[in-house]
Amino acid sequence: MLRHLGSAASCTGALLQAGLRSLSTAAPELLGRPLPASVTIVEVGPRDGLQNEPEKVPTEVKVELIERLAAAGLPVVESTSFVSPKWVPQLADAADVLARVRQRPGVRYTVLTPNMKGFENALAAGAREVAIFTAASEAFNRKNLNCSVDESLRKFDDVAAAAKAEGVAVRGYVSCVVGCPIQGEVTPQAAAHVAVALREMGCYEVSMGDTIGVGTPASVAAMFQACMDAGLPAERLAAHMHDTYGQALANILASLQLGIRVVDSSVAGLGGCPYAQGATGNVATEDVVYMLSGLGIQHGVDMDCLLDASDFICRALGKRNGSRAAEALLRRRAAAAAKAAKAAAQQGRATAA
Ligand SMILES: CC(C)(COP(=O)([O-])OP(=O)([O-])OC[C@H]1O[C@@H](n2cnc3c(N)ncnc32)[C@H](O)[C@@H]1OP(=O)([O-])[O-])[C@@H](O)C(=O)NCCC(=O)NCCSC(=O)C[C@@](C)(O)CC(=O)[O-]
Repeated sequence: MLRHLGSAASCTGALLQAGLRSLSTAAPELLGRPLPASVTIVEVGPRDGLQNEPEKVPTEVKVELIERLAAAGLPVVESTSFVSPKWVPQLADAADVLARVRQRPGVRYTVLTPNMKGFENALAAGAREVAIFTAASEAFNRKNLNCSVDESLRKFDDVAAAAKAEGVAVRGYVSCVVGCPIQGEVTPQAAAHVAVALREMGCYEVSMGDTIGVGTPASVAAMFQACMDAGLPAERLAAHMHDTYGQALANILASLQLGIRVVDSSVAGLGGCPYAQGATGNVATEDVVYMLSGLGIQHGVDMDCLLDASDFICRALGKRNGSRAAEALLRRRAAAAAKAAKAAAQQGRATAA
């Protein structure tokens, strides 16, 4: 049962940085190996997360979630998809969502567009950045986009050209970069081939998706290495890891060690893929923020505000938080609040006596 919590986005104050090392000014490294000084987190929860919810989430909940995530300092919030409502009914309110979000300066509100119809609808709704998506697996692409990988690339060529003419930025996604729910293993070269095609058609960045979360640091590193060997520099790549087998943070760490500086994640670990049965959500944004902070990598996200957003959406959906870091920090927050309330009550009694 969905419950809409109508309160306005607000952050509760002091950062809950328990257990976190403060960000140092020294260049981040791990055991002598350099890590990026800063990482951009692309928040995909409102799209990748909510597209997979069994119940339709009210538009006002989506809008509030997006606003809370932007308020937490996330620089990119993938907000919705202009896909066919027959295929993904959960995001049929895409235009409404985009129209109602109060956009913050400096935040990019991206949307998915599967074809020209989606692009035109997104443009009419005011989108300034779109994402196109295909796969390293033929079988998956047919399920997801109802066409072959080559056909999808041809369709996206038109979208990329139209976006360029309109001055709209285009991000690319490759799904199933290390494994496919239908055809099994995917070679690093197959993933790299599609990534290069997306880059060549004008995507400023290509996000490599382990859609079903089967990757390990070894297979994910091999896949990114193949992309770089094929001529795609680390600055043009992003890691999009699902956590089905609990490998997502390890896979992200391996990606960072290869120089990847953009990480996709989903608040509270929401999500999955409607065309990949059994796949769990993306790595949780809170878990990524916790890890980056501990590594001394700048990310610009206020954990306390992020926890507010995380708690908000879990309560609204009536579901358990999928982030281990959020669960731990929210427990600490509740314990601190209870302690403060007890102390205030004791003081009140002492004053009255
Ligand atoms: C691409 C299609 C449309 C082909 O689907 P199709 O059935 O082949 O399309 P069609 O062109 O034959 O059109 C069928 C109907 O849909 C309409 N239609 C057609 N396009 C649109 C549109 N853009 N917006 C609104 N309506 C649209 C079209 O007008 C028509 O309506 P009708 O005449 O029957 O009334 C369909 O397969 C589709 O929408 N797929 C989207 C699937 C999807 O969203 N998957 C999840 C996102 S990908 C993902 O999650 C992975 C990622 C990115 O996160 C990375 C990772 O983890 O791997």
